[in-house]
Amino acid sequence: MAPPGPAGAHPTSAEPLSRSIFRKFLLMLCSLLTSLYVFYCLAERCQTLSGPVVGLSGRGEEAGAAGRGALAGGPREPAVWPAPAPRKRLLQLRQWRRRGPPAPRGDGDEAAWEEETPGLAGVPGGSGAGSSVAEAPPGTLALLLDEGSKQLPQAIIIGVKKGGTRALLEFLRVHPDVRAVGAEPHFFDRSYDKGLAWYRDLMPRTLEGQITMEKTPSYFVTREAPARIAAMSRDTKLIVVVRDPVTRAVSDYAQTLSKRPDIPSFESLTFRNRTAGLVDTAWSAIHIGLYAKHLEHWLRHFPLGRMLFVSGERLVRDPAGELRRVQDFLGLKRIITDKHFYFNKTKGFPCLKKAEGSGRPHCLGKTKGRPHPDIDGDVLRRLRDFYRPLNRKFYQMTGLDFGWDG
Ligand SMILES: Nc1ncnc2c1ncn2[C@@H]1O[C@H](COP(=O)(O)OS(=O)(=O)O)[C@@H](OP(=O)(O)O)[C@H]1O
Repeated sequence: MAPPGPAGAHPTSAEPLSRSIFRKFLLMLCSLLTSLYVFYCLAERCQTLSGPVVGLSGRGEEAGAAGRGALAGGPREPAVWPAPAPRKRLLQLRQWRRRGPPAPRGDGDEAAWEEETPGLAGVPGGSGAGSSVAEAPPGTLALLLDEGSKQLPQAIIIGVKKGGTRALLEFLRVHPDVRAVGAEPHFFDRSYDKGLAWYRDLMPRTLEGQITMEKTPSYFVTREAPARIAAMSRDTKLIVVVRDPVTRAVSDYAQTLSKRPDIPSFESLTFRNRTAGLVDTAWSAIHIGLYAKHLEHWLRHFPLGRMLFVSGERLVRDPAGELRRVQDFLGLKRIITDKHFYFNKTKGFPCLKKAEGSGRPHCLGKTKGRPHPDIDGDVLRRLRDFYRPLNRKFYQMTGLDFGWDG
């Protein structure tokens, strides 16, 4: 009898049987691989294959995309961007799906900020980072999981108004271990009577190791805020973005002017008596800049080590440098570096090469970095003279020279 040849070369009667076994084997192998893939997705590790997205409204997609694209005009070839950590993506998905309790509206500018980033409107938890459904990661089964929990913030950006607080929060959100509520909660100044459970409910869900944050710049000048935050936790980390109080006052005035063009001139609001050179410290635009005075209240409830002072000027000049300090203060790995920023000439400010959750270049909206009105040079000089001793005191208290007085 001739020896059997190589498979296929000499067909035998047993061949149909082995073919069917082979087919069954292939089928089993496919099922096994599919099951493995499903488990892999459940573990939130599948990032590369696309899958259907269930229960997500198309609104967020378009709005988020539009909101992010508006002022961007980013670099042609943004540098490689690290993908958000899988667990963070899971939280994002969950946020897209679920409507949390509506966060109170912020002050005028922040409300406008929400309008400029319409993604926020449909984003529960106020993420508002322009997250797009089209970019939602796959692993749909993960949507069914219900992980993470809402925590009271461990760190709060407490001020100052017009200091650059939005820029700092938006930059920080790029960090996979930072979860922040997008809108300003105004809990410790306006809604304290609603209770801590209400406040916690505004927060996004976090997993272990992630920091919950919020920003409400008016806290810094709210007399009750230090005691209230200390009552929540004396371990709360407090971040204050400060800016030259004169420029800050003009910025504050520019914001009001943009909403009420009929307000009196900056010059007339600045002085109680211009001839006598009496500055009106009751005018909020001036009052907020009395940093040393406000800081005294905070130091009655928190040690200086619990506070970090960020230079609003350096945040524009060297965002990565300031973000390094902030990440260190928060005990975070230094993930946000200069690779994350580019300078947008049209905007005149640093912008993100890829915003959190969207993957697109992102500049802040038009209410951030708006043109300032021309102010009489003499008034500005007198205001500088007024603030100089207070600034010096602030430098002494913080041990930092912000260089506002030349
Ligand atoms: N990257 C980037 N892009 C745009 N704007 C930036 C940025 N970094 C800091 N700033 C400055 O932020 C100022 C607004 O500060 P806030 O976000 O704290 O304002 S608010 O209190 O929340 O209304 C805003 O003030 P104005 O320039 O006076 O509009 C900016 O100067």
